[in-house]
Amino acid sequence: MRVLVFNAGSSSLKFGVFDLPSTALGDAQERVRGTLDRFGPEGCDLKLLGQARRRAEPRDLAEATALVPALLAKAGLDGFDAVAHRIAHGGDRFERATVLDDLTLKQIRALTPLAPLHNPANLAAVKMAQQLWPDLPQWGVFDTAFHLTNPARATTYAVPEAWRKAGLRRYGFHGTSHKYVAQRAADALQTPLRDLRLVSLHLGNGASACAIAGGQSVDSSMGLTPLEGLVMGTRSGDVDPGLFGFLHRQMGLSAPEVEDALYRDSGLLALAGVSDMREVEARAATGDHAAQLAINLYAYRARKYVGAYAAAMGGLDALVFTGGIGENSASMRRRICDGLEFLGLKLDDDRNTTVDLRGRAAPQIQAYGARVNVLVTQTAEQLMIAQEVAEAMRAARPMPIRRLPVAVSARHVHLDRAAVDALFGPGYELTPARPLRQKGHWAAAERVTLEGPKGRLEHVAILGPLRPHTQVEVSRTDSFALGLDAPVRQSGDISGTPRIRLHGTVGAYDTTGLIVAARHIHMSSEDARNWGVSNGDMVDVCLDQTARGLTFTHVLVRVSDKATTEMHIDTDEANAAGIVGAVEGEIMGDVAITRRHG
Ligand SMILES: Nc1ncnc2c1ncn2[C@@H]1O[C@H](COP(=O)(O)OP(=O)(O)O)[C@@H](O)[C@H]1O
Ligand SMILES: CC(=O)OP(=O)(O)O
Ligand SMILES: [Mg+2]
Repeated sequence: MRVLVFNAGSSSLKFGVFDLPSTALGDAQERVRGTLDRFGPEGCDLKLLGQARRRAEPRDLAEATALVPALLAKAGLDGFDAVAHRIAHGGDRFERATVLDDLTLKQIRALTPLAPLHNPANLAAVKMAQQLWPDLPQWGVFDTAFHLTNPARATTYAVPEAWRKAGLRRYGFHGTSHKYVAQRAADALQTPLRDLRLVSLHLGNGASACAIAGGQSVDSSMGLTPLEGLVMGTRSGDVDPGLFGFLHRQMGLSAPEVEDALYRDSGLLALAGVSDMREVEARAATGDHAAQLAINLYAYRARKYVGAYAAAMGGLDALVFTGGIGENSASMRRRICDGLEFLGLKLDDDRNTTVDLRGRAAPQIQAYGARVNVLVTQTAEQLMIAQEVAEAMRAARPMPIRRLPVAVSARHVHLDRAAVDALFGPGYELTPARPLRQKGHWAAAERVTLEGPKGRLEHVAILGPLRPHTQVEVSRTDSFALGLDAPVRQSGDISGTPRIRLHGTVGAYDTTGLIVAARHIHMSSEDARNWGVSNGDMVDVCLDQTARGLTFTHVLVRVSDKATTEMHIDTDEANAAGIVGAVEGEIMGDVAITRRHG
């Protein structure tokens, strides 16, 4: 499934093309990543992944959006299945990826006054895409969706009931980004999200802090609109609402005039004369006091939110930096973290200044032994948007029925050359007696005896062809009979396995390689494709046709072009399930979910 993604921000247009597995969440392949920013009368910067930044003609977001089709054509990218759009404000109506039809677009348009820098740009991209690709579904993914889990105490303003009834409440934005970096941090820390209290700082042109406890957003610094909270490029962030009356009385400004200035003429631009943090930092470095104050204020506000959210969550396990400033400005990260030592948060200067984010890395930059982890990671809004849309498109389709034969592997051995020589005589060739279902595999006419400290098992099958290493596969019950502690392993994983003695017609052979084979599925590439399963997945298989019906979890899938689809279990497992004769099993549920928990 190929998804084209538009992410129109307040100062940039980002776009991406992703190829996603069509039947389950797998690894998305990013075909192109483009950013157009730093718009001005002379054009903008254009950055395509893998290419140097260069100048381009678009002077604003609308012109940038119009240039995207030509950039895609030049990259040879077409054949999209859907176009996905970041929509900043979705109110409380849009909880997940949603098809943008006349009705939903009308609802989004109605929210435009609450995100005047964003929703119009988002909608312009939708309109252009509708004209260019009239037959493709257009999807929206909403910044606000992730924060819909915020509790009432975080979303409610203490204002008259009539206002609240009219829809005045806190929403929060950048949700797609906060959700992504939280997951990314959990992965990097190898800790389940449910066990983490995180603060995510998305510091781009727009900036917000998000408190994430147990994987859910519990508070966000942005409110009814993307004006509240942190200092931003051209937005004020928190102000005293008393300023409306003050400015009206003192300067005769109307509410819309004040609001417009808070969106467009405030923030870094108001304090330092420029809205782009790179330029603010450059000015500050030359001794410009206004720029220095801007940086100080920016860091101070962010630091206060980190402290507030640590208090809101009753503690903090990790702080995550993302967005253009969070990803790139080591000095801003330093300033924000300075003074948070009382929380157990301390940066390592060397780590902080040598952050390398290539390949979607999420380096940790806290000092050794610090209680709070600090991470930096690139946000991946486009990737998240593509994945959410692909998931929604998949959910809209019926799930394929995934039934497969279940074969019971009785105890057997795979021999190497040295074993055959020792057991049956030098140069001896085994006699293929019976073909197995997997192409090229057979059971030999010859048999061996297994001997352990406690007992022997006779007439044990030999499966060909020869292997580079001898491997002896028994059930757990067999291993008790032998008096050996055979570990449960996938075939081929025989390091450190116990020694066992084999007897053949001419001699004995001592070897390591005794295992209880972990249950697994051999799967043809075609079935894997149709079923949305990938090599290495762990799935659940339900055996519902047997008297003792059983669901096996942790079943490893091994995909190969040569494989015939078939699940292999051992005799203990077969007995537990009450298998008599040929049976089938069914791969259960959403493989993607099984995989995440696998
Ligand atoms: N190397 C850098 N040092 C400091 N700030 C940077 C650097 N690179 C980008 N930024 C800042 O990141 C901000 C843009 O962030 P980005 O996330 O791309 O914006 P948007 O909110 O439009 O998505 C700008 O303020 C820019 O100056
Ligand atoms: C909501 C918001 O502020 O978005 P951006 O950072 O893209 O401007
Ligand atoms: Mg952004």
